[in-house]
Amino acid sequence: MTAMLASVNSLAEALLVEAAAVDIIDLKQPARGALGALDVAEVAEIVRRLQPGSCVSATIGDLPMQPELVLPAVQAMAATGVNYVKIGFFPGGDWLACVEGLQAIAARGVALVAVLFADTRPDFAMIDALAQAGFRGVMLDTANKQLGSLTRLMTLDELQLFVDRVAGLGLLSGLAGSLRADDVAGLVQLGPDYLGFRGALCREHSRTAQLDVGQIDIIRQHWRALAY
Ligand SMILES: O=C[C@H](O)COP(=O)(O)O
Repeated sequence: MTAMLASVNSLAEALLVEAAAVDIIDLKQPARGALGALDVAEVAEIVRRLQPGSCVSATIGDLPMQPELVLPAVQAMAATGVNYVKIGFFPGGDWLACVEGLQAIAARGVALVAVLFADTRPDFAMIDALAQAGFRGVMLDTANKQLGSLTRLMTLDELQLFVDRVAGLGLLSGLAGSLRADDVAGLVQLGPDYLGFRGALCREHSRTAQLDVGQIDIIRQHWRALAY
């Protein structure tokens, strides 16, 4: 069954989504960008305060694809004890050098998730290289939140190709990008490992606003409806 990921920006929000039994607690500061990072010390504190069995991911921020920036950021975030470190593959920079460097980190047991951005029209051939480098997962998100949701930028057929390619390589697949409750049914049918949300869970669907637990329930209801 497809899991639910919720992005949260503080200990208080992390505890809220943990209490709401969200499957993956994703630590991120949306005010700092699409994959804005929380400070490493704050992430470490949140990990300490959550239940040991909680599944936690964290982003390293909207960094340019330069190994001298990306690799230390990944190592620092991994040291906090999160289960997954998410790395945004933004246009430009040196992707190859970053992936080569990240391969060594993955080989040391750090679970890496690559985030590709639908609005930058990523080449899905990249997924093979990520698998070879030892990434644990690949997800699609959107970088420019003004351009609309993932489901407006890509067709369900394109998303199915993505999910199948990632799954075919034995990696976790995730879909996110201004998703709303109405997207759940169509996307769950594609069989991704998880769907990720931030804006839809916030007051007035503003991703930098406060989390609203009632919105989590609304998303969950759409999931539950699929079981009948
Ligand atoms: O990883 C999931 C993202 O935080 C999704 O954020 P969004 O729903 O505001 O695009």
